[in-house]
Amino acid sequence: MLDELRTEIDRLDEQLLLLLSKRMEVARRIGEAKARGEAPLRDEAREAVVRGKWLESAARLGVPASLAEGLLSLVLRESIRSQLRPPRESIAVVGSGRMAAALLSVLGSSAVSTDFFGEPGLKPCDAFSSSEYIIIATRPSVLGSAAFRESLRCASGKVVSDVFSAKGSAFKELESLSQSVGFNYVSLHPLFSGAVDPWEEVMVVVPSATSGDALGRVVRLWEGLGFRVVTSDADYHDRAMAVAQVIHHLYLAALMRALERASRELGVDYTRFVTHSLKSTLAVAERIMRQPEVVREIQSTNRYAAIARRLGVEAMKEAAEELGGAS
Ligand SMILES: O=C(O)C(=O)C[C@]1(C(=O)O)C=C[C@@H](O)C=C1
Repeated sequence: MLDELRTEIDRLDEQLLLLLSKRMEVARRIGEAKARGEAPLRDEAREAVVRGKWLESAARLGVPASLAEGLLSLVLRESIRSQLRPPRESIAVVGSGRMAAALLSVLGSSAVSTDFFGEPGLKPCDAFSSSEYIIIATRPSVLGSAAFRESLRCASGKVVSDVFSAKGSAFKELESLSQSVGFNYVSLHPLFSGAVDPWEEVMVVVPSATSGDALGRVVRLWEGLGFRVVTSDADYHDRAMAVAQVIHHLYLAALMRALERASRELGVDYTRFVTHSLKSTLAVAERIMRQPEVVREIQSTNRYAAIARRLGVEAMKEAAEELGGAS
């Protein structure tokens, strides 16, 4: 009896895998058609339709929704992976921090690395001259460096992006440099750092007065690598990041302090009592607070940061009142 049932399972698994391989082949062909028509790789409206159909059929067939959701997410991720388009452009990534490393890893062999600090294997001007697309993945303070401005001359006629987390004055400065030097400037803000799986990540693309045709090329490049691309003007980006980044970091910084102080005042070692949910919050907080200079830079360069902090503090006070007051 058991043997028969297991034989039946083996037969069904084979059918499942056969159907999966057929589906993957169709996804690959869709990928080729999209590449010919330069259509975006990811189609979230279509994904929503597919998800709806899966959940409907799953409910009808008695398959748990969580299993269907989990399986579909793996299947879609594999579809996207099979449709990826490595960049055709030659790219220079400037910088040696976490962001530069993350970009170099997703760009693979299309990109070379250079920097203004230490002893770069490849000098910035040489890297710029031999590349079509230059991505400045350093801190914004690089704009104050005479060597940086000098080497930007070698970027004339190229496409240049930065990845600064606030656009404000750095964006204006690069926009005006793009006009004087003669390059196409398209700003970026990757909403990630460290190891990335593009499937999960968003690349914000911010056009400038000199973007021209380069805007479409830059959008296609990041879409082709599997990122979700969000296009925004510089000011809207900064207001949105004041909400999404400034308040988030403020609360995490405050949380770390509050835990310290409260455990001192109440005379406990809370670290032995960390709940499952606090554990995941602390993992995020510690990761972010390990880069205090990045946190400070985001708070000081976003011109909407003070408004966001004021609203953040007000909300904290109100929430404390609602929960019974603070004494
Ligand atoms: O329909 C498409 O455009 C596909 O590429 C196929 C598919 C899928 O696997 O169902 C994969 C990726 C898209 O984001 C949407 C759907």
